[in-house]
Amino acid sequence: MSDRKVCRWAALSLSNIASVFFPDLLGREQSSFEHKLVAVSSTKSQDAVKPWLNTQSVPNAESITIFSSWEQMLEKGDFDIVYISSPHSLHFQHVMKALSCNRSVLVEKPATMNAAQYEHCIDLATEKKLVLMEAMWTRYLPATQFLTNTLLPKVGPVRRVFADFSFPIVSPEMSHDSRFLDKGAGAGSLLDQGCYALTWADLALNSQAVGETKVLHSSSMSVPGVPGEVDDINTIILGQASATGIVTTSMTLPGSSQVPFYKRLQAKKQAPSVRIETEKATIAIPFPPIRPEEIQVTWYGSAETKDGLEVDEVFKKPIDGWGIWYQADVIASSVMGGHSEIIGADESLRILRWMDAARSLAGIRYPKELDSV
Ligand SMILES: NC(=O)C1=CN([C@@H]2O[C@H](COP(=O)(O)OP(=O)(O)OC[C@H]3O[C@@H](n4cnc5c(N)ncnc54)[C@H](OP(=O)(O)O)[C@@H]3O)[C@@H](O)[C@H]2O)C=CC1
Ligand SMILES: O=C1OC[C@@H](O)[C@H](O)[C@H]1O
Repeated sequence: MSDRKVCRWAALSLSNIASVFFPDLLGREQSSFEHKLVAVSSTKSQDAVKPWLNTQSVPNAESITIFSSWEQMLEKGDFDIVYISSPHSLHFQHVMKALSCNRSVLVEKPATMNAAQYEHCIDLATEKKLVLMEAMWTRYLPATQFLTNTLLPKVGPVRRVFADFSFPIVSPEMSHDSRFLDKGAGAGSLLDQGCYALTWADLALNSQAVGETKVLHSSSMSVPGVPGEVDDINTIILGQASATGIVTTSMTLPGSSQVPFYKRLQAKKQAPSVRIETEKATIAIPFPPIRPEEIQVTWYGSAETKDGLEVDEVFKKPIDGWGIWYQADVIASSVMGGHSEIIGADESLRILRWMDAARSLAGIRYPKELDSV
């Protein structure tokens, strides 16, 4: 019997990612907590929710409280943290309601549609002494922690970073009602994939306190043949005093869109998704940049090399499970420890502000109500 503290979760929407998150989290032996799913809210019918719980092989599914209204679950449910994985066009509304019901929140990425909305969420969470965290889960993986804590302090100033997150999500058969193509659901490669590529650029460019990093350029090409100018191939140039970042995304390139969606994340790609070039080394992060399990380093001009020639090194950082659970331990530790904090606030706001600037320069627009605060 585990003597770990129990952390009770509520799921606001039984989304695709919730069907990844909870099986990855529940019953995780390596976790510092015993995570339990105790409440769910869904627009699905009650008859559809129970099979969902069973297919996710959720333990004690019969004891889970099923709410047909997310508002009621937030008002009446008995849980420690709510995981919000509705379409990102609804995150602001759902997070603000959760906070006003004194709930601590893990909200899927991107936290909101723009920085102003998240600033409102942060203000309310702070006022109510709650815990709020954006589920940018990649930051909490072993490889990312190794990069941040061990590698970057050793490699000298970062001079240039290339960060890409592209893979063919959109196929000719995809319905235009899909959240990937429906502007009313916040569709677009920048908000969906760009937050990951920009996170890697942030990890590299802001690992050393060198002043503000600005968006200097942003251009975008839309998904062909889809109404509403859904952004697809995006190119963003970031600049700071002595370093630059080139960030790219696409949800149609490269590769075949024939295989099922999530299988494409397992595709082997020659080129790394991220390349960080510093004065002493080049660090490469392989595809998919959402969950790398190794970091490749080419050392040059430092103690690690023999007579100055480049020397390659690979650091294996295996992930236990899919890996989306690591962040859950971070927020659980804060909530169950009785703290109140906005975990990763600075980083989340930096990325959201970059995406705001990139949208403005590239002319990526959404229906007004999605951006309202
Ligand atoms: N961290 C990661 O690796 C990933 C994160 N994501 C993020 O998670 C979020 C969801 O993505 P994904 O799982 O693909 O989305 P899905 O389209 O699979 O699920 C979205 C869910 O939101 C709920 N929903 C839709 N409309 C409403 C509404 N009007 N009111 C209340 N609930 C609603 C529905 O849940 P129900 O049917 O139960 O009502 C729906 O299933 C996005 O923000 C995305 O960026 C997505 C994929 C991976
Ligand atoms: O967050 C994500 O991770 C990868 C894909 O599942 C999806 O495009 C994106 O939402």
